[in-house]
Amino acid sequence: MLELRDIHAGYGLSTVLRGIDLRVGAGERVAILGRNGVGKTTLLRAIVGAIRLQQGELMFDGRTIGELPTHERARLGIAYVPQGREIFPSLSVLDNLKAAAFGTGQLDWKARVDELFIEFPVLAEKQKARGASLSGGQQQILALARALITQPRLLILDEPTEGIQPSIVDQIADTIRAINEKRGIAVIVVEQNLDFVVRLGTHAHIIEKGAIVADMPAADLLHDEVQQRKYLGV
Ligand SMILES: Nc1ncnc2c1ncn2[C@@H]1O[C@H](COP(=O)(O)OP(=O)(O)OP(=O)(O)O)[C@@H](O)[C@H]1O
Repeated sequence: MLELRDIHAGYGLSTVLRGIDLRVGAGERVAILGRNGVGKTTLLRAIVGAIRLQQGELMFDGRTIGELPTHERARLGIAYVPQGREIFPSLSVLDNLKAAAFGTGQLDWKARVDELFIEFPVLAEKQKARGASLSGGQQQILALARALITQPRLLILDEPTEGIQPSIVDQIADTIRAINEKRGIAVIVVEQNLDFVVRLGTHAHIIEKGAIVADMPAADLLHDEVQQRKYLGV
């Protein structure tokens, strides 16, 4: 479904990604791990089109998308929840969902919102509350629902556990896993929290010096302190 071949990207004249190769199949779940500053967020930005590729090929469903603007990639089915979630803090939960639906031209937004309210009852309860008044976990659920309203086929999440109470982290992992399993939406997640990644049940790809240097089931990494020190610096 998604294929990156020899991707180079960065900021201005600096190159952060130096030859990323990655394939994500339809309905697959993958995690991107690595030390701070190795380019995990930069990789997600390159996939969604927030930064330009310097070199390499990006394919989605067999089509080259590396030159397409972000909104066209979204229309093809790529949804992105950035680090910090970026919900609208002063808008209500309902208006946050509406804004996401209008942004991608979803005409049947009301039916979609009703479905999401059934799936995530906390959002129905809090539909009139301002985004800023939600807890970190509730904001993450809202961010997921905003992404789902566009009916994506690939969901890209940057550090979904950031700012979330440890007791809620498992719930967020289970929610993302259910989204993947029930809807068949492929998931790429960048995370620092290894327990979360293991709970999500993903394959882990490790980035170092702008390239993917290893991949393994995340559960294997959990019990391997040598690899954890080597790749994650923990
Ligand atoms: N907007 C930007 N302009 C210039 N350099 C940037 C910008 N954003 C990130 N960088 C640099 O690119 C490199 C990779 O950053 P990136 O945020 O992708 O790393 P990361 O692996 O996601 O790190 P973290 O785990 O800390 O979020 C870093 O050296 C960073 O300083």
